[in-house]
Formats: sequence, C-alpha cells, structure tokens
Amino acid sequence: MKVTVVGAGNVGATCADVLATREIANEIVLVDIKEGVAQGKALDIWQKAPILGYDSRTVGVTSDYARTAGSDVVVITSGLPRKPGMTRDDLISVNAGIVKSVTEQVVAHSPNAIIIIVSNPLDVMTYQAHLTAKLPREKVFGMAGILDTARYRAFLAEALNVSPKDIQAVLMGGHGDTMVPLPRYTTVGGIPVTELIGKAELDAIVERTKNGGGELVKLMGTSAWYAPGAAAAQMVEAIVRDQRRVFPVCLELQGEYGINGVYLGTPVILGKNGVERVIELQLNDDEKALLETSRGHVKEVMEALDKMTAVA
Ligand SMILES: NC(=O)c1ccc[n+]([C@@H]2O[C@H](COP(=O)([O-])OP(=O)(O)OC[C@H]3O[C@@H](n4cnc5c(N)ncnc54)[C@H](O)[C@@H]3O)[C@@H](O)[C@H]2O)c1
Ligand SMILES: O=C(O)C[C@H](O)C(=O)O
Repeated sequence: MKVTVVGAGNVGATCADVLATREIANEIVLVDIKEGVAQGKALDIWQKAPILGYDSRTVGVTSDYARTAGSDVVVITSGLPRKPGMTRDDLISVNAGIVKSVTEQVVAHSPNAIIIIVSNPLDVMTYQAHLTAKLPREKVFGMAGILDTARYRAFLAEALNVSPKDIQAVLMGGHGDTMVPLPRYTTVGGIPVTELIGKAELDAIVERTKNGGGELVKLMGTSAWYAPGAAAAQMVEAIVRDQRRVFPVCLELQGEYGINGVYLGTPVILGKNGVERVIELQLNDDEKALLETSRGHVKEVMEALDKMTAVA
C-alpha cells in the first residue's frame, strides 16, 4: 500500500511518522512546497526505523507529484494553521487555494486514491477538495470527528479516572464551536456515561471539547499536531487494512438528517472503498437543534467560499 501525505508540517509529519512506525503503509511519500522539509523529515523517520524496528519506507519530495503516482490513500494537510485570536474560518482564503491546487495534482497522478482532508476550516476544505476532485463523496472526506471525539474521551477518562480505551463516544456536525457532542451515545465500558458523572461536570467537558483546538492554540501559539496526525493515520489504517471501523468523518450529506449538500461530520463505516456506509443516527429534538445550528454555520462558510471562487 502506498500513502501520500501532502504538507510535511506539524500534522503531516506526525501522520507520516505514525503510518511508518505502525507499518500502516509500505511506502509513504511526504510532499511539501518548502524545499528540503519533506525530504528531511522523511529521512529522519526512515532513520528511526532501525531503532524502533519497522520497515515502512518514507521518502520526501518538493511538489514532485510524479513520485506520488498510484497512491492508494492521500492525506492533505497542506495549509496555514491558525494563531491565537484567529478562528479556523479565518484561514479560508489562503487554504482554499492550496487545497484546490494540491487536489488537482493528487487526482492527476492518483486517480483512484481515497483522499482525506485535514486542512482547515475542515468542513469547507472538504467541500473544496470534493468539488475539485470530482469523485464520489465516499472517496473524498475530512478528518475532524476522530480528533474531537478523542479530546472528549481524554477529558472524560481524566474526570472518571479510567482508561481512555474504555470510553466510546461519537460527535457530529461541523469541526468548530458548533460541533455536536452526543452524551446520550457515550459509554464507559458499556455503561452509559450519565450513570457515572453528574450533568454539570459532563456539560463542562462538552464545552471544553468544543474549544479543544482553541485551548491548544492558546497554549502553543499554533494548532495541535500529535492527536490530529494520529487521527488521520487511524483513518488511513481503517482503509488500507479494510477494518470497517466506525468513525465520525466529515462528508457531503446527501439527504441524511434532512440535509443536502452541506459538509458535516457523521458516523460512517470506513473500509477499503473509503466510506462503505453512512450511518444516520436517530437524533432527539435537542440534538437536531444543535445539528441545525452547525449546518447553518458551515453553510455560511461554504457560501463565503462560493463567493470567493466566483470573484477569482
Ligand atoms: N482537521 C483537523 O482536525 C485539524 C487538526 C490540526 C490541524 N489542522 C489543519 O491542518 C493544517 C496544517 O497544520 P500544521 O500544524 O501541520 O501546519 P504547518 O504550518 O506546520 O504545516 C503546513 C505545511 O503545509 C505546507 N504547504 C503549504 N502550501 C503547500 C502546498 N501548496 N503544497 C504542499 N505543501 C504546502 C507548508 O510548507 C507547511 O510545511 C492547518 O490548516 C491546520 O489548521 C486540522
Ligand atoms: O484548532 C485548530 O485550529 C486546529 C484543529 O482544528 C484542532 O482542532 O486542533
């Protein structure tokens, strides 16, 4: 299996490192527009192989897409991260152009690849890539839900003093303040979380999760990379190993939840064909209202992108 990761910055390099260390792909190509960055990081990851004992081969190139030809999966992380005081949506004008040009190159060289978008603002960059790639939604989708769910699970594990492995959860909606955590679907070793934690504490964890990206931006001056890189690698693993994992991913809703043509997170089954099935949850009225707010916000940013594209 061959996997390309575009953008060898914090998230892209971490993703490539997890893919190599866990031998998720035989060949990993890192691409970055900055001369030397992808080559250097790929070489460093390869030189770690004898120490940790893996044989996945990592190579780096500067926008030489011929080297990516025939990739089975491509992860797009290229683009600016936000700085303190910015929202993800502030990145739209610069990152839309980057995601568009990268997607064109990716599809030209790997027409059968499954494409995973990571660049922000995630839901609208997934829209941009899907428009550009002209592939079915099952093959072009975005990573955010695994990250947001991981944050929620980590906060809950800390509060309950249990292993994060035993917390199962799902989140929906856009990747931002309007994301829709679903405590009703959260369990701890099979036990509904509401039996183990009070409402006020759970509400505070939900709130912290919604602002989880911003919390890290404030601490570090740039956005997170360890969990995001690992989350993207976990999606790649589900595809290349045909694991049929159930994960929340961002894709174009086509009638699910009564929503059409808006890019939002929902649980899906991920396997060798990409999205094997979209799972439509039966939401209650409160959850539907939260999803509607999220839909409205993402739709607004999609329209902003449409306007920018029309002017350009
Ligand atoms: N979806 C998520 O949950 C999630 C999580 C974390 C970060 N992100 C987003 O991922 C993106 C990358 O974050 P980061 O922290 O790795 O940033 P970074 O600045 O460390 O890395 C981005 C890399 O992209 C490269 N790049 C820019 N234009 C390119 C092009 N045309 N072709 C190839 N490479 C190009 C840059 O040279 C840089 O090395 C940001 O937009 C960030 O907001 C999303
Ligand atoms: O917060 C960001 O800007 C990056 C990413 O979307 C995250 O949630 O960590």
